[in-house]
Amino acid sequence: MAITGKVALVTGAGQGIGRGIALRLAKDGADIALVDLNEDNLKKVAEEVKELGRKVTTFKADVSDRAQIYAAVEHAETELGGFDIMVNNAGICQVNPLAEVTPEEVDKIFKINVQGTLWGIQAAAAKLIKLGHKGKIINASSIAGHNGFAMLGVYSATKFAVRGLTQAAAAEYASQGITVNAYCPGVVGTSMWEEIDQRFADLTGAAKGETYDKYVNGIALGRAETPDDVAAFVSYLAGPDSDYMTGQAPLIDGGMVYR
Ligand SMILES: NC(=O)C1=CN([C@@H]2O[C@H](COP(=O)(O)OP(=O)(O)OC[C@H]3O[C@@H](n4cnc5c(N)ncnc54)[C@H](O)[C@@H]3O)[C@@H](O)[C@H]2O)C=CC1
Ligand SMILES: CC(=O)C(C)=O
Repeated sequence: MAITGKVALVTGAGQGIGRGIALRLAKDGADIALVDLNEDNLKKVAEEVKELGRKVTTFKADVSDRAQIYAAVEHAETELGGFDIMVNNAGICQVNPLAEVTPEEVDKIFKINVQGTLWGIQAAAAKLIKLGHKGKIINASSIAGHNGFAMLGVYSATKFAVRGLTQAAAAEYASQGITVNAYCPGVVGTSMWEEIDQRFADLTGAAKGETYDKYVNGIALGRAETPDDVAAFVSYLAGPDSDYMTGQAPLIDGGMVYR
């Protein structure tokens, strides 16, 4: 119960990795603010957090809208009585060869994955500085933030950008006792990968499941990653054991990309 009594906000918490992180941080003792676009999913995850005996609140917000993220942080503090940990997890993926990418697609994914992370960093840091105590900001990057992957080029660019923001924010906020780190998962079996696999099938004629299996077969530890695998590392980043770490974006991918 390393973070008992702390308040953690998780974006993209309605499903997948965000849900896994929210439940893990609740098990670690934190009260949780769940943020997502999908209100039905937020309600379901809120029930799961309650069953773990923690306080929980939900807030529907689009992370690409700066005002909505500031409002989400305000809501978390008002409803849960504090604010300590921000997990900027929400993100989308796109699969397209670079030659086919449109300006509209680039605008959309950069608004969510990059601006969404930036607004989350800003809103969390402003709140922590106002409250006058230290805190943790944790961002979702990816193996695609360390390597550019074919057909995932623009997505990769957004996840490289998240690492850049993480490093700059770590340097800017260290003197205020705020650490900023990122997590870089590999192939996690969530809806996002179902969509990636389907899109590869549509574009290349690969059979359904073939692309996912190909990626999973390349994992040294021999299995796909689960949201719990990612959440275990985020638990470390959210807790006191990582107090001397900032500006980092470690890979937690079962052995895919080595740095
Ligand atoms: N699934 C994977 O293999 C990997 C995922 N990641 C990253 O982890 C994060 C979570 O991914 P998954 O759980 O797999 O995705 P997912 O697609 O299963 O879930 C994403 C959640 O974010 C929410 N969301 C999407 N856009 C939003 C917005 N504009 N505002 C608020 N909420 C929004 C969705 O409603 C959904 O609940 C993403 O940033 C993703 O890029 C990184 C590496 C690997
Ligand atoms: C979705 C994602 O980040 C990859 C490359 O698996």
